[in-house]
Amino acid sequence: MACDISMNEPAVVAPSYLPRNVLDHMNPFFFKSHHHSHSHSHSHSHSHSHSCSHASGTRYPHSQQHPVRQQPYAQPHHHHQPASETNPPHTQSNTASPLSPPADTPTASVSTSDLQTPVPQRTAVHVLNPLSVASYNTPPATPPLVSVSQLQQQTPAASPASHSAASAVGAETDPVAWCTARARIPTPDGSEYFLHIYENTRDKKEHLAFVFGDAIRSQSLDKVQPNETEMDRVKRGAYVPLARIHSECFTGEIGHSARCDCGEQLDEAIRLMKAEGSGVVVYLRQEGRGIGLGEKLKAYNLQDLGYDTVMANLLLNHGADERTYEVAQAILQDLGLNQIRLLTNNPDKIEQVEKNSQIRVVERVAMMPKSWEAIEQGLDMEMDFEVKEGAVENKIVRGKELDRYLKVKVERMRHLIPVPTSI
Ligand SMILES: Nc1nc2c(ncn2[C@@H]2O[C@H](COP(=O)(O)OP(=O)(O)OP(=O)(O)O)[C@@H](O)[C@H]2O)c(=O)[nH]1
Repeated sequence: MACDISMNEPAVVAPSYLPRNVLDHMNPFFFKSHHHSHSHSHSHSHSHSHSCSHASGTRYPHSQQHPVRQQPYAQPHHHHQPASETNPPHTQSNTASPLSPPADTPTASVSTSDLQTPVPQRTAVHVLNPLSVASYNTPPATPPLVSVSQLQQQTPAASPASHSAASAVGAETDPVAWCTARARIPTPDGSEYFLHIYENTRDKKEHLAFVFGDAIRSQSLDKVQPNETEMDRVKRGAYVPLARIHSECFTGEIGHSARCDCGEQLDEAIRLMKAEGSGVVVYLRQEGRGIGLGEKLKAYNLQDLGYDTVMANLLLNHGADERTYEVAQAILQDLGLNQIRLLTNNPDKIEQVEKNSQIRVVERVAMMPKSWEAIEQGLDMEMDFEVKEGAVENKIVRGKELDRYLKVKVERMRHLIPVPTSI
């Protein structure tokens, strides 16, 4: 991927009718493979007002299309296995065929009891215009399902992929279905729905689902496939939501403290999710990295004596970081989010969120401190630094105390923030 710095480049503004998942993917790392993203380091850095050109030649200014630099999840510890290693489909070569089920589905992860849950024969479909009800309630006619053995007899030349997919599950077992593409269908009354194409292990028909609204998502469609690129995902309409797991910081968020960038981070996460039109901030009441506000104030006093944030906690007989992430896992799972793009610089947070759960951090989205971003870009914070549209309170923190706090995070807590050489 080649990037150039052309400040006067005319902005490519995404048409407003594009669904969110497409807007999401119109970012500078458009063609990045998800598999690849797990093995990169985090050194990539651009100005938010630059534009990048990609393999397609299409240019997407960062500030217009995706207001955050996205950095691959750098693997800090050789003993830790990222999602790509613990989850075999990430590491396998891409053998998926359009006719075969997703690599890790369906038999292993879908319980037969789930599939046996009775489903109403016909669900009422709510649409605003009664004229269109008829067509929505009358899906394309499909012949009765045939058994796999019948199917194989009828189609001896069926592809090996479909044959093995069918025989792997077998005619007698419950069928499993997976979505291969989702697309927005506008209708004459101005409403729209999302048409989903399904393949399955029982027959070779392309069955359909008419899905109304954004709330219902296909798990198989959104699941990251081995070696796929962002473009592959755009084409089939897949999406991975942006998430931030934020720890409470009264001083930084309410108290205007310049000791940390917690308030700035919360505002930036909210801004990005507003810009993207989707996302979730899980706000954990783990003040002071879990030690509480009172103890954090004592830690501040020790920091004023010269101890860093880690040492100050230890001197107070606390752990350097006492936070846990099981509740965040439970909240994410309640929200139906098993795959997320996590806004964080903290590799420990990624490990904790994935630990003993189905949640996978598909991508780490970096949070660059604004003051360091300005330094890296050679900008004067007062004069040149652009406060991005949609910022909650324009909170930008800077100063020597913040620099020291951030450096300790990098040097002692493995945070993945590029430190400007001048700091
Ligand atoms: N004990 C202690 N906690 C602090 C201090 N400054 C901020 N915090 C707390 O640190 C927590 C935020 O953690 P950070 O290390 O800044 O960031 P992180 O959440 O680990 O990582 P990111 O996802 O990259 O933001 C909040 O709970 C703050 O209240 C401090 O000086 N001492």
